[in-house]
Amino acid sequence: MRASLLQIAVDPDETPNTRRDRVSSLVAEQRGVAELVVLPELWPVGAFAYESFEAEAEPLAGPTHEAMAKAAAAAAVWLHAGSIVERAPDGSLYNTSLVFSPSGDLVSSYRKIHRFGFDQGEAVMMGAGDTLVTVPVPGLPLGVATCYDLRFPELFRGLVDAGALAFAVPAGWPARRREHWTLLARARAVENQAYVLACGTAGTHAGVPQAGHSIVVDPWGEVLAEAGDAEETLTVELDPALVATTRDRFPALKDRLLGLPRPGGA
Ligand SMILES: O=C(O)CCC(=O)C(=O)O
Repeated sequence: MRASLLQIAVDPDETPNTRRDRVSSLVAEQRGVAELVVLPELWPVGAFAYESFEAEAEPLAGPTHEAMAKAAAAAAVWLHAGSIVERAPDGSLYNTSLVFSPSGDLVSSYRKIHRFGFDQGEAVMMGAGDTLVTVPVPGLPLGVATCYDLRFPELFRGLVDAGALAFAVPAGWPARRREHWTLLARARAVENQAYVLACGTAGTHAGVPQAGHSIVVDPWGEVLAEAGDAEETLTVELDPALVATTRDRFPALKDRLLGLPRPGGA
C-alpha cells in the first residue's frame, strides 16, 4: 500500500477558503499515486490561530468536510483529512479529525483527547474527546491520534488493543520542539511495533514557526521518509505484513504485564 503525507504550509497570507481549494487540488493529484493520504492538524485555520477558532469553526458537515469528501472521491483514496475546529450542536468547540473512504463517505471522526495549551488555547477553548478511534482501512487498520496526543503512550496502546497496525497523527507541531516530534514518532512506532504516519504543517501562523519534518516510521523504528521545513509531499510504500512479522519475531507486546485485565479481577 502506498501512502502520501501532504505537509501543508499554513501561513496567514492565505485564507481558509483559498487553502481548502489548494489542498483539494493537491489531494486530487494523488489519484493513482497513493491509496492512503494524510493531511495535518487544523490546516484550514492554523493550530495556533486561537483568535480565529470561533470565526472559522464549522459543523462536522461543513466546508472542509464538503471539499475533502470531493477530493477523496476525485483521488479515489482513503483520506485522513487532518482536523477542523468543529462546532458541536451544543455550541462547544472540538479539534476533530475527519476520515473519508475512496468514495468520499465520512467513515470516522475523532475528537482530540489531549488538548494542548495547559491553561490557554485549545486546552480552554475546546472540549476533550473521550473515544479511541480506529479506521477500517483494508489491510491496514489505522489508529488515529492528533498532535499533543503523541505524548501519551497509553492512547496508542489502546489503539493497538483495538487492532491498529498503523497510526495516523496529524499535527501542527511547533519548530521549537521538533526533536520531540521525531523522537516521539519513532518511540510510538517501536513500542507498538506499528507504522507511524505523522503529518505536520510548514509555514508560520500566529507567530509560531511550524516544525515541518513530517515523518513515516516503520514497525522496527526505521525512518522511511522525513520531510524538510517547507511544504512537501512524502510518498512511501507500506507493507502491512511487516507489522505481523515484527510482532512475531520480537514478541514484546505479548510480555505486557500492566494495564491488561487480570485473571480474578482487580
Ligand atoms: O506537544 C507539543 O510539543 C506540541 C503539541 C501541539 O502543538 C498541539 O497539540 O497542537
